[in-house]
Amino acid sequence: MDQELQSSSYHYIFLAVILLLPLLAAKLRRRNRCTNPPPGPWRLPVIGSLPHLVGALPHRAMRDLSRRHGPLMLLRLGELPVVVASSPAAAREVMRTHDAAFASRPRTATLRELTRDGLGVAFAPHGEHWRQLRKLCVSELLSARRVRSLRRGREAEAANLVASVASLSSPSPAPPTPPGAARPVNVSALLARYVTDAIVRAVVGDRIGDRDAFLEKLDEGVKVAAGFSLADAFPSSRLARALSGAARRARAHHSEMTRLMDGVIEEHAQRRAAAGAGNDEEEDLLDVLLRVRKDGNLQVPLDMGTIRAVIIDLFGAGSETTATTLQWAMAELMRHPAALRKAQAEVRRVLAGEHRVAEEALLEMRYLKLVLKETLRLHAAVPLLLPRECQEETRGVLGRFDVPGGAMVLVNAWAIGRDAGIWGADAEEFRPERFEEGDMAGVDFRGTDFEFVPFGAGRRICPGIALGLAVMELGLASLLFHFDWELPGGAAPEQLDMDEGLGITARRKSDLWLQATVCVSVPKLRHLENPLSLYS
Ligand code: HEM
Repeated sequence: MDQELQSSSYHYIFLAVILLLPLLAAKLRRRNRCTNPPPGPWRLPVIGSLPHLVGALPHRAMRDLSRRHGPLMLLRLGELPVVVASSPAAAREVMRTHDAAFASRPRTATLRELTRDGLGVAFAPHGEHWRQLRKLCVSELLSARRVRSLRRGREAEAANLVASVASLSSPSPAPPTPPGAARPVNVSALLARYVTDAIVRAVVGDRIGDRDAFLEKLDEGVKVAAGFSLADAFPSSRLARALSGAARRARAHHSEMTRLMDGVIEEHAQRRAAAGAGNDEEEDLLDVLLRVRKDGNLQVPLDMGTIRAVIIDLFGAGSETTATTLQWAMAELMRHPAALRKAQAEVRRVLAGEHRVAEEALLEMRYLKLVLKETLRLHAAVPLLLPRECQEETRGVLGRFDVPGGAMVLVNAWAIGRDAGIWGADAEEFRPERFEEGDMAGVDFRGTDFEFVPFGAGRRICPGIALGLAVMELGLASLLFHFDWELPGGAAPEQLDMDEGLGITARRKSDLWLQATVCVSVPKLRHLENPLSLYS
């Protein structure tokens, strides 16, 4: 009997092992996952790779690390694995070969607070909500046709920009500027205001009442969204959540932004009611969103929380990036007088006999476009692109590496744009002509050439390229057409400070001050607001 029992027990154990074998094997496979993670620098317990990033701008520190550890590198920021792609081949893996696996965005504690009652496009996880809103952006809100239809507002803002420069730089009778000399103007501040006004006008059709408060909040929002907090690095730790003020700040920011946005939407409704129904050509982006909401033909609910979030995305993603690029373009031209003269000669030749820059003329400004292209190469405004998230473990990246599920994935567009192995020995030089000669002629930023990805690529590529370029080309052409430019106090070009400041965008560390002399007269505007308020 005992023997019988024993033999039947063995029988059952044997059966159980046979049945459980596939499960055990799967578990072992899971445990052995990421047998070949990308290489990376040494790490400390708890804080991981953070010491390698202290004291330098993240895109520069990551470029230096990738030179030692390779084009696909694994870092650990606290608990969070972070994979960084730093070569065209690695960028292609992330944004083309495995684009679907890496198409989501991380939902950090801070971002969850910022998007509490509505997700827009930029931070939405890969899924139906994002797909529908993205389609709306590409086909309706930011399409080439829509961007063209918003031309008049942009031209009005460009006219305001040149009128502000003329008014602020008119010779001062008082010291410290010598009598009769043009006063230096803060070109950074003027361009930032021009770009935000042009984007705000595209989105809501006009300036907004509480504009300065709104712009301040928007700037704060970009900083809060970009910040990497203690709670984001240690998502499983209650202590980190308690100690980190980021989520609290994000919550406060969210309530204030909601209040301001409701004011903007209300103002817009009143303007529309006063003007009567507009035609399609005059629709701004908020009109389009409200029309689509009314028609109800989007497959995800377009409630007011979502509309607010989309508008905030358009302001947030569009303003700082475009302004930063324009500021660098002006700075690079001041450092390279031959390129400045060439761009200026082209603009004045194309516009000979005109008194202002109309957008049609931009089509003929070939060199101006190269100047902006070269600026985007050297100064990718979002140097690490927007972070992506690896949705599930992905094997065989770059042929051999496993990227762990849940990892944050960054593409160092800034490092790729300056790589001497790709761009040649003069990779760090500003030379717009490189795009019309040799191997790099025709390399473009629209997501097919992985040597040059300032707007990203793949499913998440920036949908605002056409609007961004329109605003930049018009702004730059207007400054070059109306004014001659010099560095204040006769400083030499190589004295111009080109340092970058800290932030999600690679903005200039210090404001760009220049002296402008009117060359082609500037039309007087009846409604020019007090330009001095810029400096207050
Ligand atoms: C020089 C100007 C600009 C630059 C350099 C730029 C750059 C970028 C980059 C690098 C990304 C992330 C791409 C990725 O993850 O692969 C992005 C996303 C985005 N950009 Fe832009 N951008 C610019 C202008 C604009 C403008 C004018 C708008 C609209 C007003 C805009 C709207 C967006 C949106 C909505 C996203 C999120 C797309 C998504 O997640 O699906 N951008 N941009």
